[in-house]
Amino acid sequence: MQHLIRNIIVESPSKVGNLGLVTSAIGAAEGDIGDIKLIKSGPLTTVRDISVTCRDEVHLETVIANIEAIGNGVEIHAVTDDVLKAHEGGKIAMKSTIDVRSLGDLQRVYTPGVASVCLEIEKHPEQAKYFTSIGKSVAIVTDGTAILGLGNIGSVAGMPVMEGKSVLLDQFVGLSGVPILLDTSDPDQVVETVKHIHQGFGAILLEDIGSPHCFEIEERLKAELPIPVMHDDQHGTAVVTLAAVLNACRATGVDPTKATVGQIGLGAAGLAIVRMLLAYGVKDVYGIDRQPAAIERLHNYGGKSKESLEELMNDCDIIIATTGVEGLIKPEMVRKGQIILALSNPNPEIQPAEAIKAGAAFAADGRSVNNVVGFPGIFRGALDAEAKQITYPMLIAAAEAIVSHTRRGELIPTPLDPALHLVVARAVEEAAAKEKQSQ
Ligand SMILES: NC(=O)C1=CN([C@@H]2O[C@H](COP(=O)(O)OP(=O)(O)OC[C@H]3O[C@@H](n4cnc5c(N)ncnc54)[C@H](O)[C@@H]3O)[C@@H](O)[C@H]2O)C=CC1
Ligand SMILES: CC(=O)C(=O)O
Ligand SMILES: [Mg+2]
Repeated sequence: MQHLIRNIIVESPSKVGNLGLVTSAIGAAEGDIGDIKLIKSGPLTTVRDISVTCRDEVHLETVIANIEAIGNGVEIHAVTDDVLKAHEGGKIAMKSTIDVRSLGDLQRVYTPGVASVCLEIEKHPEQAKYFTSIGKSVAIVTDGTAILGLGNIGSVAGMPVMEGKSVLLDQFVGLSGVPILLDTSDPDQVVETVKHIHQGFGAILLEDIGSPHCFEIEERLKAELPIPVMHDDQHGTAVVTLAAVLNACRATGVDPTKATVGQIGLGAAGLAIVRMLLAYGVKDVYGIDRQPAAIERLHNYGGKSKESLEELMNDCDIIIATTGVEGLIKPEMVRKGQIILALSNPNPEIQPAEAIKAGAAFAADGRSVNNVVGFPGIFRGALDAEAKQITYPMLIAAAEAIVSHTRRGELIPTPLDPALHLVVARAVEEAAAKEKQSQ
């Protein structure tokens, strides 16, 4: 049964007969050729995208080896799949919102007309929010040190994640997310850089910045900038996790404030989840981490520690894991009736189906309990409220809005429901307005 479809991007000298050599090489290896698309036809070389169906990865390797064996300038540029194909050319672009079709348009949009708008903003800086896109733009800042659970792979390798966040901000709440790829992780340099560029943005979303330096960076930026700053891996994740915990407790008839929660991994996501649960009123929050400094931070925030993973798994009703370590939780560690949220991406600490089979009452992974359920609405609400900061009351309002929008039987709503982000945004805006009034 043939089922692995790949697109092989082949460059060959622009000479009649070369395509025949390539297709013969694929055919000789029993690859099944589908579409052939001409990508570039130059005087020297020609590039084609050839869709080939293979039996499996080993068969694909044979097809590739046969093409490579042709030599004479025939080269494979890339072998892509659906996911890679969706990323060709990137996922975002800066586009204009206004058409330029006449000289009048040109003079309004650009010079000389634009000068009067510049002078208006110079005289009244607050007008920038009406006459520019600044108030709808969010800088998505990463240093590439904790890209998903892939580790320190660098900012450029993390760009597809940042572009992904930008797509979600645009499509879910109409904000423009602009990736900013830093080549430093030094807190002084990160803070300095973000401070120098912040004027062009309404808010700053810190993404996939590893711990512990993420804590200092976020705290300093929050204190020093007049616009909302939020590290999504910390607080976006904590909001959505709190919502999932509240929903699971509601479904199982457990009082969340009386439940015993165990957090595995106390990095950016884990420590923020602990802080959020404590702020909500959960009394017994335990944690473990392989780094003593992370345990110390847990204690400083009022969390308690356990000696081992086994002890934590044995003693807690609700387990949350954000370690980035696939398969860390073994089925034999799962206690009957437990709620298990194994949130690491791209692969969880235990697959939900495996946890349920081992006796868990509820189980989910980072695909469903994901900060995408929260961050678009949180940023939209904060910007709509013209809030200077994203505070705990705003975050808890976001979590409660997610809970209110969850249908019976769901652990967390789907992020594909546009009404969800609207509900979160309104709750955050209202919480921000209440805070302003009480100041
Ligand atoms: N579902 C979601 O929305 C989100 C999921 N995540 C996932 O959580 C994971 C961690 O992300 P961050 O917190 O940003 O990274 P991080 O690097 O800040 O934290 C990871 C923590 O786990 C600890 N750890 C690693 N292996 C461990 C082990 N065997 N036992 C105990 N502790 C261990 C590390 O010492 C570190 O403190 C990633 O896989 C990421 O994809 C992060 C943010 C959002
Ligand atoms: C979802 C996300 O932000 C992460 O896994 O890092
Ligand atoms: Mg992240």
